[in-house]
Amino acid sequence: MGTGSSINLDTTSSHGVGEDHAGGGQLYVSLKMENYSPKGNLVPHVYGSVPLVGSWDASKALPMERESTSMWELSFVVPPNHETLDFKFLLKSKDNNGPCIVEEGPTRQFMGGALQGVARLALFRLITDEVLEYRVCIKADRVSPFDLAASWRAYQENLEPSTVRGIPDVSINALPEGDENGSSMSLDLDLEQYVVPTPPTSVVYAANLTETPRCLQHGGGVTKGDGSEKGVSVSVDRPTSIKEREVVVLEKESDPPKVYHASGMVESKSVGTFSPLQKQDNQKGLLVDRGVGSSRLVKSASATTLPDSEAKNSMPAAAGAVAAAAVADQMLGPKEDMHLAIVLVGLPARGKTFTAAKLTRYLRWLGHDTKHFNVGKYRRLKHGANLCADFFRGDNPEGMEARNEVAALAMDDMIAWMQEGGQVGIFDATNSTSQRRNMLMKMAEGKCKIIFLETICNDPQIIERNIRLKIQQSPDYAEEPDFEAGYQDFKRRLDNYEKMYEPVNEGSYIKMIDMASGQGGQIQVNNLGGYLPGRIVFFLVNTHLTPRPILLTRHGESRDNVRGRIGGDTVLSGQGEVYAKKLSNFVEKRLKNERAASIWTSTLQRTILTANQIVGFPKIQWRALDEINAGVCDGMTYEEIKKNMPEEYESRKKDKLRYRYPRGESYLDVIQRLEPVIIELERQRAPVVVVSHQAVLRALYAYFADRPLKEIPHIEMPLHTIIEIQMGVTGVQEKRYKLMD
Ligand SMILES: Nc1ncnc2c1ncn2[C@@H]1O[C@H](COP(=O)(O)OP(=O)(O)O)[C@@H](O)[C@H]1O
Ligand SMILES: O=P(O)(O)OC[C@H]1O[C@@](CO)(OP(=O)(O)O)[C@@H](O)[C@@H]1O
Repeated sequence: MGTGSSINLDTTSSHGVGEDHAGGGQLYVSLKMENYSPKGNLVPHVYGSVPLVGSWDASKALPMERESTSMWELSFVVPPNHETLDFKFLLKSKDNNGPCIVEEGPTRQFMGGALQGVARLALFRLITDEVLEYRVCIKADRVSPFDLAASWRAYQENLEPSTVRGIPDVSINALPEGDENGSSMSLDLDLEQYVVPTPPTSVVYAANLTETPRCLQHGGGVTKGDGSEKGVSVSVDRPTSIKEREVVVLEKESDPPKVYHASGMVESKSVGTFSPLQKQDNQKGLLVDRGVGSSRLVKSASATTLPDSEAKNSMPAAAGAVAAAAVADQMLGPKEDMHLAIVLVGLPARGKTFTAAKLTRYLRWLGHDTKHFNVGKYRRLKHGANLCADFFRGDNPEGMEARNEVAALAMDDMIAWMQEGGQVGIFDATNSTSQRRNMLMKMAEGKCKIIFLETICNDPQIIERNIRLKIQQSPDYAEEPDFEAGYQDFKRRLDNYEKMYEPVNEGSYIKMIDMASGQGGQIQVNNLGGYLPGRIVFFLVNTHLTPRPILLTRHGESRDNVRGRIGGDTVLSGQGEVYAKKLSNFVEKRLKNERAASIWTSTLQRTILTANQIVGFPKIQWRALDEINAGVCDGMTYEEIKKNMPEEYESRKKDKLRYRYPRGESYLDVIQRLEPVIIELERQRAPVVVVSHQAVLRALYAYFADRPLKEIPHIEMPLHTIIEIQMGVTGVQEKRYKLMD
């Protein structure tokens, strides 16, 4: 990856207006209206010829939602049995009170997925004869779930077509005949009655979860403790649609960046571009992945250098790609590249701590020993949390010295931790001048490889929102009762930083530009190589802040669950079938306002049958979501394994994370194959319901809940319960619903 290569990410499945979309499957329609500011309670709506958009009944028209201040949006899926879709825009109140103004001109029409005609303006004639005119943008996207599936196949063989029962990989249940409006009308489910407490988790400002400064722990000038938290309340926007993104690759350090545009989403295919296997001439070296929590590769059982006892019970320390990269890199890479420092750069309130925390969570989950060092935490410990904006002035020599000092202390700690075996250190501070970055590079010389990760945001609205979040969340303002005073102080601090700011132009770097805008964004990559930087770039390209829920549930109880047999591919028990019905009602109610959600199952019957009754959303089968493969133990009870294979039973009990069933999988293997699922869950902007299995859901849940690897095999994952993960601008929150005992 990186040097010398160019990327064109124009792999989107989106098609512009007027293209031919003939060819089966459902149609994703995205409609936008620009510059509409509400007139009284009139909101733009869409109605048309299919039941989904009201069957020409204006009272059942679908309301458009405000996507940004001036843009209104509506997207929905037209089932495959509707070859023609006629529709119009109209203005009316959501509760059908008052006037209903249908747009002028002929009916708009999609035929076989292609838009007929090119009317880009919607004209509304008011009773007063005044004409309102708005630009509209209409896009249709044929069968994006197939593209989704195909893109994953391209780089990971986990998603294979299910040949077993003749069920296609992607399917959608139409609404039942004679019930074209869906049954939600008659559904009087109160979802709140099913809510059960979540395991103790709370929203904690990410910086508080970072490493506790070692060098300041024992009386090193500490003036004040850290860890204060404030409640967070934010408004949750509607998911926005996917916009433009660019990826830029610099050929040589001195070259100007090349920008490659991608209309629509950045597809997963882009991972191929960042091939970890290419070693370019001017690449500075490879990074070492030593696998899970181990300071070296654990040798195989046959290795003679291991003591007998160790050899006998040795289990792989890492699995799949992580292990392969570890071996290759350890043999090829220079010593200092065995440790990687990701050094954040950016003005305050640009998402540095947020990004650092998210990256830490991802890398740890993948099995890389990773720590997040937050210089702000060091500053607060050494100088207290109540420093005013003047402390951050560029012409305040004491302030400058104090800030450099705490940065150096944090860097010292990070390097010391790496020398004890730590692999990836994430160094979180503004690091906004080249002088500061030079200091860090000098300290890192011969000890670790530095990659700068700069977050740039040019959207004043996002900056404003971030500043407000900062005042609510940051321990710096925990003792400031007056929000306005805190706000003004933070703005002055920001001004001080802006005067001194020098964008990164040196060394290896990744620049994230406007990635939080919802309008796509740009990632620039310079002088980067190796397995881990490749993974990091790919992860960052796919993450975003669009709020949406992810619902995780095990399948309904299976016949094998009743018999206590593991694995297998049996159908549901009676109780399991009841759950399938309840789940479908739940999803119908919970996602009734969502038009682009999707349902993911494994390729095993028990999950497919559990999702079977959910109507109106595309269903995607992932082999990666299949249950842990119990190999020779598949179909046995735990008692039978204990009796007939006591050594296997004991080995698993000793180290359930690393234990691999003979001819089957370990939890580590499961985590490796789930990586594309995690990336896809990060990339999706619409809600997703994942119906899967105990071991797989433990691994997925651990990622979102930031649970350590060693706990994964022991996480409680009850049947007949839905875990709702809410992704949003403040991170991840959780809610649980227990539909039955
Ligand atoms: N790439 C990004 N650009 C802009 N804002 C972001 C980005 N990533 C996250 N955010 C938002 O920025 C808010 C403040 O982020 P924070 O990490 O505390 O800022 P910083 O560490 O830069 O001062 C987060 O709550 C999040 O909503
Ligand atoms: O790792 P442990 O705790 O054995 O849990 C995984 C097991 O859970 C089971 C049920 O016992 O999963 P599921 O029924 O959810 O598909 C087994 O099939 C699977 O082997």
